[in-house]
Amino acid sequence: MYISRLAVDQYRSWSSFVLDLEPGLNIVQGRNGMGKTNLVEALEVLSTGSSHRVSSSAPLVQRGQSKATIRANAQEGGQTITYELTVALRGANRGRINGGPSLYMRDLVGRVPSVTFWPEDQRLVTGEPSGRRTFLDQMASQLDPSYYQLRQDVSHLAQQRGALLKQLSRAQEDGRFGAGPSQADLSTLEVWTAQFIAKGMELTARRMRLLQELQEPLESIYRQLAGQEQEVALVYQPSFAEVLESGVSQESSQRISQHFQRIYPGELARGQNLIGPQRDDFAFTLNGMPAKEYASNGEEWTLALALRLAEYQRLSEQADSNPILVLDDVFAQLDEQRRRQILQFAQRQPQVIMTVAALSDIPQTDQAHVIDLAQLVQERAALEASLLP
Ligand SMILES: Nc1ncnc2c1ncn2[C@@H]1O[C@H](COP(=O)(O)OP(=O)(O)OP(=O)(O)O)[C@@H](O)[C@H]1O
Repeated sequence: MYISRLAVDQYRSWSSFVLDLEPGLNIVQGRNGMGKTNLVEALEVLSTGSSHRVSSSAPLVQRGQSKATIRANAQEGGQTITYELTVALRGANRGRINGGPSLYMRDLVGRVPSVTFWPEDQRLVTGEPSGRRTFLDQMASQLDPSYYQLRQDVSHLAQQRGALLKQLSRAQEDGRFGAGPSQADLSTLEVWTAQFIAKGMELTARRMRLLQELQEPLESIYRQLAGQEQEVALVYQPSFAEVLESGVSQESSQRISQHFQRIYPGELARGQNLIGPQRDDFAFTLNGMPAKEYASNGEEWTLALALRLAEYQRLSEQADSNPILVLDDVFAQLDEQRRRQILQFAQRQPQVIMTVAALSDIPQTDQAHVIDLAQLVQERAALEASLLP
């Protein structure tokens, strides 16, 4: 599969824009702030249902507008399939395939598989856990859309449970409880806790499995990139640590439930969830040492790049159609040898979209479809002006 056209309306800085693409290597060139990342981020949102840059949909919609639209024409087996996603400022995002009936995001996720290496990916090694959770969630959703729904369910339960804890906490502060919280509130909390444990354990187990599957490709790609024997490992750090020992089982469920009982006074005092998959994390180790604390700047880069390429390899093996590889403005940060290595790799893939501020960052562009964004914007504006009555 390859994307022949990516079109956006009212998406971030773009009122309306159409980008025609070819199989093989596409290079989108434009000055800083032109909107290159916005375009490839639109593809990320269509593929995974989320953006690595923001946790809500609002920033994706152009300022002053109420919705954004992302459309991709995919060429598959001689046919064109149009995937469309409407991102709403408020409310649920909706999709369509070939202009058909309205679909939930879970029905669209993974249909146009893609993997992007972003300039900020170095933070996957050193940054906040939320970035690593987004990485796992986006990849798992593309591999299996039922994961996307599970992730939504867990977040919904965490929100509901958190809101009830906050309410109970406020009531306690105000002295409204008298003899304690009402039986009805406690029963509701119990029901949500039980559901949260069941779905949360499943989510934890699926993330752990995914991380295990990435281990081998990550190690082998890291060795190729670093050019030396190094031991790289990924270590999952679940909040429901019980799943590490007993898997998804009755025993884990009981032990997590007991854990919740122990921390209940703390949850009540703070009015929030203290444990759950929304606090999971994973870490990289390099030769047995935590990379977050010990890796050099270059090693962090290589680890992040190797992780993305491992994700790409894993998706290529399992997805129904080959994923599109996106390299967003990463060349400026790579040394000459790595630029050549990545370019050679990119030239062998079914479809790659690379964004760059300066063409001079790319060692060789003769085999690529080069798109000059500024020129394209100018041509389109001139065409529109000529069509005006
Ligand atoms: N919701 C939004 N509405 C309008 N404009 C937005 C919105 N979100 C982001 N922008 C604008 O998009 C522009 C940045 O676009 P983008 O990050 O795609 O640039 P870029 O070409 O990748 O730049 P660089 O080479 O510097 O990374 C900024 O000018 C920003 O103000």
